[in-house]
Amino acid sequence: MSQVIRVALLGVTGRLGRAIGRAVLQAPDFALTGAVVRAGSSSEGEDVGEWLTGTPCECIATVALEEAVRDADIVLDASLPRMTAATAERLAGWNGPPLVSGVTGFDADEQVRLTAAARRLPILSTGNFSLGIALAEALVRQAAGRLRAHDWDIEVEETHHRMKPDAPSGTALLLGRAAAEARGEDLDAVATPGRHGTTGPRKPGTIGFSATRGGTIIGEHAVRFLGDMEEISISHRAFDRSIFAAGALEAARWMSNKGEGRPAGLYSMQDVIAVA
Ligand SMILES: NC(=O)C1=CN([C@@H]2O[C@H](COP(=O)(O)OP(=O)(O)OC[C@H]3O[C@@H](n4cnc5c(N)ncnc54)[C@H](OP(=O)(O)O)[C@@H]3O)[C@@H](O)[C@H]2O)C=CC1
Ligand SMILES: O=C(O)C1=N[C@H](C(=O)O)C[C@H](O)C1
Repeated sequence: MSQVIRVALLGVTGRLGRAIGRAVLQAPDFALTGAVVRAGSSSEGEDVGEWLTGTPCECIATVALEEAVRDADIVLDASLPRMTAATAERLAGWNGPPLVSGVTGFDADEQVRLTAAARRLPILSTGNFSLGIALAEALVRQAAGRLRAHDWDIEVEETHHRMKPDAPSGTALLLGRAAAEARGEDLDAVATPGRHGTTGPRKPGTIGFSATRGGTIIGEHAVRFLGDMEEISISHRAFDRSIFAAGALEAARWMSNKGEGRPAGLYSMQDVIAVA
């Protein structure tokens, strides 16, 4: 790997991809050397710098993954789940560059494929690149581990813009999983995904999720610990997508490990903040 981290970006035309693309172009220790767009995209063949910042960067958008990653040290992924799973498999098959993915909403099959690819490829996958959320996750783990499980009910709430396709958000799931693991539970066994109708009293030990969609809200999360006559809430609000982009670059720096790289495996933002 070179001193400058050379990035191939997937999903560069999307909301997160545009934010990451601009951050890569502005960071002195990064260079954008590849960008993948969907087959038939009107952006194919365009200089990505030109339409992201108004300044050409000689990175031409392509539909060909192999071409986009040819000179890359890291692949940054802001696409959608099917693209992520397929890309991870192809990169693992080529012994290609590590993958840093912020994509959420994987179904069980896509998650299995991503995990299998990580046996051969270093993959950092996170529902949220924000360093603030990484800290919130650690705080949730600590709180859930210390509070007696059946005295404190846990509810995870999230709000996002009207275009978000998946619910609960990837962040809500990672926060819920942190709480469940701290209690020695498997999230799938204790999660209550939503309530409607005559649901009866709350089942002790469950972790509830609720999602609101509307407007242009970038991302709000709260983990509420509801006890008898008291409440603790750990919450986070994203005011701009640039925070995700900044965290994505931090994750890429960690993955690059000063050019040494990391062994194959599945990493998270907890690995990144452990040394930040
Ligand atoms: N980890 C984090 O911090 C964050 C994660 N996210 C997650 O990132 C993902 C993207 O979110 P967002 O940017 O809002 O979504 P968008 O729909 O705005 O962007 C998705 C991007 O993926 C591209 N894409 C989708 N399918 C393919 C394909 N088969 N081949 C090539 N390109 C493809 C789209 O291309 P086209 O424009 O042509 O459709 C677009 O560029 C979501 O999973 C979201 O939850 C979002 C914000 C922060
Ligand atoms: O789709 C989004 O916009 C976001 N998705 C991520 C998630 O699913 O948690 C992160 C962020 O909240 C924005």
